[in-house]
Amino acid sequence: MAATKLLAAVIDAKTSLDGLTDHDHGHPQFRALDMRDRALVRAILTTALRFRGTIQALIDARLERKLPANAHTLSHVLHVAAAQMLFLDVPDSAAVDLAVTQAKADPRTTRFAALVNGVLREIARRKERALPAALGQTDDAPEWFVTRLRAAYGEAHAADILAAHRLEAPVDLTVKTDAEGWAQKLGGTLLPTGSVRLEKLDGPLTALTGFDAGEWWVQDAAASMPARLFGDIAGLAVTDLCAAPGGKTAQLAHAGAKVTALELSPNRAKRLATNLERLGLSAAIVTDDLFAYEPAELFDAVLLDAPCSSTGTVRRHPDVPWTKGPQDVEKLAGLQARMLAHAATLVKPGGRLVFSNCSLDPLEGEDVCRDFLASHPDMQADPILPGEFAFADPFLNERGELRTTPAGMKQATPALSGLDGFFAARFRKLT
Ligand SMILES: C[S@@+](CC[C@H](N)C(=O)[O-])C[C@H]1O[C@@H](n2cnc3c(N)ncnc32)[C@H](O)[C@@H]1O
Repeated sequence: MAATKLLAAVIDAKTSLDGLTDHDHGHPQFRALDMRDRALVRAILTTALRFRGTIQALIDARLERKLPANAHTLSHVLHVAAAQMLFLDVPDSAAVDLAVTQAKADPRTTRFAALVNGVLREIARRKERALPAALGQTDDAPEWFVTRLRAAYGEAHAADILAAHRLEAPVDLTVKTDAEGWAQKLGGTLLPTGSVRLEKLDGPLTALTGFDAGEWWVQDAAASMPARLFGDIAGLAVTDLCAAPGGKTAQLAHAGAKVTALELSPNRAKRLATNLERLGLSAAIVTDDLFAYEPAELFDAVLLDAPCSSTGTVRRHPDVPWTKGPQDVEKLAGLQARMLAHAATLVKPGGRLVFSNCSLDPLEGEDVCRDFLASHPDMQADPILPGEFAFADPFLNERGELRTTPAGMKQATPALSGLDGFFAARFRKLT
């Protein structure tokens, strides 16, 4: 029941899955569940969204006529049941029975109860042959998203990115010291970027060795790169303008900088403070809008890790392509341009500015930087040079910008491979 309601909220109302499944502020039907059922509902939803195209193809194949366009609830009931039968360890009969009961209980779907039963039983009966075929025929992504990926990366790279989106992302940790030792202690893999990668968690993250002692924090390997592009920042005055939850603030503080972390949202600023406290790291936290922020002195280094469409994080957030659209990409690119222009005013002459975000769309990355340079004669590109940082080398474009996609960083197995899509560029203010 809850899974169908939440899927409707994601698909029809474009609400983010993280918000809906927040333990304190999430959807009331989600919060009414016990912890085990919450975990199951989240697993059903991430699966239903990750494989939405495949599931739709299998449903369509069992229907004589397409469902009416307004049959939203019926469609969600079918998707939730099919996700369980096809990808999760739920007995087919249990998933079908529950879907039929649900269809009967809702006046919008009650007359389709027999159809639900028939379609789902057929999907179950044929799944061994039909599932691989359907996986091969669909992209499991909405058309707008596939079109933009192909335009930006070409057919082959876009296909690799879409294939990576079908896998759950591993958990990456940034460790303070002795990455090799921590990889061994936690049964993880040491990545070429220096992060420690755990294929998956068997229990709560907070129960892992080193959590309470603040020895590491969760941060995707790609997300760990932008803050390192300043080089040696020990003793420098650095500001992190969009700071929470604080993965990059923690890196800057750990590197010995005097950090001012700015964050608009008071709740997120609190989370940032809690995270830094656990890690035993310190930064001056300012809760303010960066457009209103007027520091007493300019900074040696400014990091702008701007809000974005988050299309680089689809492996972790499979709702993103279904809740966002091209209009969001455009709107956010405009916001980033304004933020970057403001960030530049906070840099000392001779100081550095790094702009980053986790979008795969060039409109929010490469294009923002091109326009910024064209309209800011006091700022120049400060290309990341090959060999300057070993971790960045495989991901540099011809302008010395960092561009990662989930298709990158191939490791021993697909489950251990990939990284978030990220963009980062470095600038210097002329003296
Ligand atoms: C992509 S997240 C930053 C992630 C963070 N840098 C990290 O590594 O953990 C963007 C953050 O910017 C904050 N933000 C959005 N608009 C802002 C503004 N105008 N001024 C300051 N912070 C803002 C959001 O609340 C959000 O926490």
